[in-house]
Amino acid sequence: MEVFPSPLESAKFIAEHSKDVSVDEEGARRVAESLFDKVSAAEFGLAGWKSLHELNPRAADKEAVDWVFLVDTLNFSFWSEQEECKYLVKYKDKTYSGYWSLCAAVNRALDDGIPITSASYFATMTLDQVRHVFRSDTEVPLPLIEERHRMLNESGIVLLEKFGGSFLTCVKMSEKSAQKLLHLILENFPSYRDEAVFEKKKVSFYKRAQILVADTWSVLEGKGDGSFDDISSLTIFADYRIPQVLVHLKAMKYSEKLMKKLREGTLFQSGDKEEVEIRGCSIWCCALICKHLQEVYQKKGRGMHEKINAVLLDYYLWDYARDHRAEMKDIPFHRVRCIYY
Ligand SMILES: Nc1nc2c(c(CN[C@H]3C=C[C@H](O)[C@@H]3O)cn2[C@@H]2O[C@H](COP(=O)(O)O)[C@@H](O)[C@H]2O)c(=O)[nH]1
Repeated sequence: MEVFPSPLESAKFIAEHSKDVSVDEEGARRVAESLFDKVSAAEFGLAGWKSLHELNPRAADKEAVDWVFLVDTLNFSFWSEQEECKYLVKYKDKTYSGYWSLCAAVNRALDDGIPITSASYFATMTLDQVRHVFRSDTEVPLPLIEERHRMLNESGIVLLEKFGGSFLTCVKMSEKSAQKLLHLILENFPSYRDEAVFEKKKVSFYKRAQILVADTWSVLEGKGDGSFDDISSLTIFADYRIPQVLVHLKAMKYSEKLMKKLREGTLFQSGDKEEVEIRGCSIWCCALICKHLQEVYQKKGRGMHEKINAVLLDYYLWDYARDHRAEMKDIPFHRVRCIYY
């Protein structure tokens, strides 16, 4: 059986050896204290996944779980070289960018009668069909469309051969354990193995695998097959937005050398030392914010264990980054063109 390193242990190791990225413990504590009043609000809770986001499924059934699987299989690399010309999708009179443009294209296909979330369909999709489903409403196409085609065919075949054609079968096999589901995903779907080597040690982030578990928990509303009792064991999802917001909130810092490279729009490769430090320190920084939040609630005598975990913190910070684009414009995000985030 293959050994999958723990993203949290990887993050601790990376943060301890990082040269160009540092976690500011005091800054993390300040962020936790600033979130204290928000934790009990709707946008911090599990219900926010549906109530705040009109493109997410309303249902909690097999089709909704298969929607999550398809979207998270393609949930990567939406950034464009020039901010002003990027992939956009118009859906129901609204124009969506970034991650939401992917969701809009999926919902547009479903409305057009294309069974895009069915494994029997995407297992044998042609490249032209993928290009059609994910067509852009600008001149800029969805990045990495060939990789997306390959991954759709590959994961569709696995779902058909091993899980009766639905990711819900995989969820049921996890017996309400987030960690078991995470490992089933890593064992069966190679494109989710988001790993690197850092200081000669194999480290992991598993961004899409962990967000797939989290979004499954969310779409099933934490009930039934989705009532994972160990959901708090997940880390945040190391994408290219969370680091940006952590630096903006002064919980994490970049060296002058790295900041200069980021400002110049340097294209990093997946696994580069700076990229691994940015992602690992982001995970470790959020683990500290979670810890501090728990402590603040303990002190106030209010047990909020079920309300505070890395998943809900991540969703909140990611939505915050989306809603505060203007204030964050001076903090560059790191550019990597890859299938992992
Ligand atoms: N850490 C983290 N990364 C996330 C998400 C999501 C979508 N989840 C939402 C859906 C329902 C929930 O309520 C969440 O709000 C996408 N991404 C990543 O962001 C990047 C795209 O950014 P932009 O170009 O600005 O759209 C890209 O790497 C993508 O993989 C998240 O939640 N956490």
